[in-house]
Amino acid sequence: MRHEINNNHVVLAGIVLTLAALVGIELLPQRTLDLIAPGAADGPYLITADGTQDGKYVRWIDEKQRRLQCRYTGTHDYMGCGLTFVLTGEDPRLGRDLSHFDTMEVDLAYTGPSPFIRLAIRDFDRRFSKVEDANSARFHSLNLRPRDIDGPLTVELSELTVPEWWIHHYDLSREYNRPGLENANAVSVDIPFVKSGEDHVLQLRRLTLKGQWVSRDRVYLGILCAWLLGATVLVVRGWSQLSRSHHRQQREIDALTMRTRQLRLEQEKLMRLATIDELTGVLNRRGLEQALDDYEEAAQGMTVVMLDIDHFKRVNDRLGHDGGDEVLRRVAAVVVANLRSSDVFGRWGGEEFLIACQGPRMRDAARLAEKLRDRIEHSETTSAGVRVAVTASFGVALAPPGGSVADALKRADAALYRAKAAGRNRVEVDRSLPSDAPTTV
Ligand SMILES: Nc1nc2c(ncn2[C@@H]2O[C@H](COP(=O)(O)OP(=O)(O)OP(=O)(O)O)[C@@H](O)[C@H]2O)c(=O)[nH]1
Repeated sequence: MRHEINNNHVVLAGIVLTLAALVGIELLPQRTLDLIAPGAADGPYLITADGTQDGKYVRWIDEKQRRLQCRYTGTHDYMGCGLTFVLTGEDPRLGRDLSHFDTMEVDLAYTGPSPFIRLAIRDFDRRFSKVEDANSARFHSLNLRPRDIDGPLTVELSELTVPEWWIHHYDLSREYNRPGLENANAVSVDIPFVKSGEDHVLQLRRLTLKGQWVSRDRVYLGILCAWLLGATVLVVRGWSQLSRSHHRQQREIDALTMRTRQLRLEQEKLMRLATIDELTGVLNRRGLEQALDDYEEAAQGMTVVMLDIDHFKRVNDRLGHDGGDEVLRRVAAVVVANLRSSDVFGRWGGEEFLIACQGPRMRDAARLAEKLRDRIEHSETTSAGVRVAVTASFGVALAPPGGSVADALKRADAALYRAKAAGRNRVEVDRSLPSDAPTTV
């Protein structure tokens, strides 16, 4: 069984995948970088101020617990003291990309007179940082007050800013002063100002960076792109299906149109055949009757001329049936050649023909009959090389406007009978109705 993939399936699959992606980014474990796991000294790290020279006194109270004591008895105003986690190996230029991290979890303990503890990240920027000057790596810092750190806290990395003193000190162009953690080489926690005679104790319990493996923005952008792509595919697919079905329908319509045309032609041919006399090619009796009906309906009046070949039996006897047929064709051709286009002409039956002329003009009809009689008599009719003398008799009658055609035919037939009786090869006109012309020719 063949399964069609329709648009509903695609949309449903898209919704399921979107939900899976949205749930997935929530369930995906976070990317973490533990600078020190609790209870472990995972360094490398260094104590910012070292030794006891010049009145500086910095020592581990408990190195394993990263508990540090700072005291200053020197002659300067102050000293800095703290812990720096080095993120590079030997080469300070090769830092670590922290731009994928969003937050830093910090767990600190501090006792002493400092109003704040400083959290900082240095980023080695090859455009201006120098190996010989550790401070030239871009400095980002955040000051935490002692009351902020009385428990574990989470710091957004975006809270760390490039301080004014660093910007002034290096006096770089503006774009270099923007925060950037693509190549961080050190993270530090320190007390920047340890004044003479003061005693500070700092313990760092936890320092962990956290971030998403894939940022939410990227996932949303990916989902949006996937939907746009899917929508484009569906539109293109729909368009091509529509176009295919349009072409198929067009072909079917063309085929139907062609078939209809053929059928119409065949129908016309059949209609023609049904009303045409096969032998002579003129209307047959059925065709004549239809034409007479039309004339009668128009109610404009008409004249009918009955034509019968004289002694046709003898023609048949002399020339044979085929010869007789030839004579019938010849007589029909002579009549056709002498009619107007508005006249109706056909074979009424056997050797008898009928002409119907529009309008109630008996004189014209009688003249026409006379002309035809003359033409038939003088026509060159040959059959198998033998010249045949052919004549015909005519009966003419009027069907007045609104009058009965059947009645006119009867009267024309009677006139024809009279023409036969009077010796044939002549025209007889029906005189029973008043007419516009003399009733004899
Ligand atoms: N060859 C041929 N003969 C036909 C056809 N239809 C009728 N006929 C013949 O036409 C002849 C008509 O003969 P009749 O009705 O006696 O009339 P006629 O011999 O023409 O004599 P009149 O009409 O009185 O002048 C018959 O012999 C029919 O067989 C046809 O289609 N072809």
